[in-house]
Amino acid sequence: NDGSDLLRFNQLESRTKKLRFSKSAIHDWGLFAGEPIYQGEFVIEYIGERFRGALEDIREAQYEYEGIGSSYLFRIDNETVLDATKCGNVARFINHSCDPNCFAKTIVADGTKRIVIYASQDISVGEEVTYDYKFPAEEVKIPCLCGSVNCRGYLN
Ligand SMILES: Nc1ncnc2c1ncn2[C@@H]1O[C@H](CN(CC[C@H](N)C(=O)O)CC2CN(Cc3cccs3)C2)[C@@H](O)[C@H]1O
Repeated sequence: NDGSDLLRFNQLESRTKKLRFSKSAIHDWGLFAGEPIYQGEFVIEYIGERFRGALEDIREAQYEYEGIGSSYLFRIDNETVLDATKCGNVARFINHSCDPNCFAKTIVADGTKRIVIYASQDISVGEEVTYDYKFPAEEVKIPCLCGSVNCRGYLN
């Protein structure tokens, strides 16, 4: 029931790892481990304002117009998008890698879908936290700078 979900969720919240954001070798700012993180551990929740996916293009265009640059939008599913531009946490600084050390998962906590980031391998202090954005293929390509041996070349 919601009660136990909420309790479990709050425990999740309190278990967010020590993370630092700093300049990244991949792109601009990135998120780095401030303490050892072990495979399977909860790292952080991707916090953002929830809005209907249908409005994503409008919001994206609005941010372009306001010169905010590419967005901190995280699409949960085809009807919900999280927007971390104005209210979010440091999860919005996590960069993409084709050889990531974390993965994003949709969970339901207190009745709402949320995005949580888990470690897919041990991560040492100072290592950049990354996950595969799994962006859908698009016409306009974004070159990937992850530098992994198996880099796919593009984010989308
Ligand atoms: N492996 C990669 N290769 C190339 N580019 C990457 C990679 N992985 C993340 N990217 C870029 O990063 C954005 C995802 N960003 C993650 C954090 C970012 N590093 C930041 O400093 O804010 C959030 C968006 C919000 N935007 C604000 C901007 C800051 C500077 C220019 S635009 C960036 C993505 O949409 C990409 O444009």
